[in-house]
Amino acid sequence: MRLIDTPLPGLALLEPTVFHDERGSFCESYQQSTFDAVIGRTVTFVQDNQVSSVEGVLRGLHEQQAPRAQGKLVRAVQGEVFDVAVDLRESSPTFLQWAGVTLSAANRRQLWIPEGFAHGYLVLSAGAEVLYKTTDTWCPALERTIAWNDPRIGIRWPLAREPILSEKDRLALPFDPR
Ligand SMILES: Cc1cn([C@H]2C[C@H](O)[C@@H](COP(=O)(O)OP(=O)(O)O[C@H]3O[C@@H](C)C(=O)[C@@H](O)[C@H]3O)O2)c(=O)[nH]c1=O
Repeated sequence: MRLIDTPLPGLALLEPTVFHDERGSFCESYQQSTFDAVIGRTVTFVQDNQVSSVEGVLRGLHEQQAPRAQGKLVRAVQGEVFDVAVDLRESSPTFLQWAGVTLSAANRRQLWIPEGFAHGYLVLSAGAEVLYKTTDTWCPALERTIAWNDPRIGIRWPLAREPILSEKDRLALPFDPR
């Protein structure tokens, strides 16, 4: 497992070791002690989500707030997505900055998004299957949705056309720190 740093402290891109042979390939997509050692802290995941989307779907930006903040370990097992994390930690030197990475079935990369970040992704391929682990279970009452196109955050989404959004995401307002 290789760690690729990102410009946002705590946000980490991970690349598992893949073994190829005549049958195909094998990798440990998650191994607790390796993961903890690579990111430098102990993390307990309690939920796995599997999400299918068609091309052009944009989900986010979503954050589950304290005291039920969620860390997320995100990967694509089919297709390709542009995955984005936004730093919402008010004391952070990179507060409101964003980072975007390509996660795909082909590159097998995973994005570790710690608690305190908003998350979203855009499907770039004909369809995509995204899996992610979370450190807390879903709590809709603590979910914060931020407009994907908030000008203050300024995410440069690689959009070919208007994205396909849920109603919740279409109605989302820009970030308000209050
Ligand atoms: C997030 C979630 C949703 N649901 C249900 C609620 C709803 O009926 C259906 C779809 O929910 P949503 O529209 O919120 O799904 P989606 O827009 O894909 O929400 C997700 O977006 C990405 C970007 C994240 O980071 C996630 O944390 C999550 O917020 O699934 C669960 O049962 N458990 C969950 O953990």
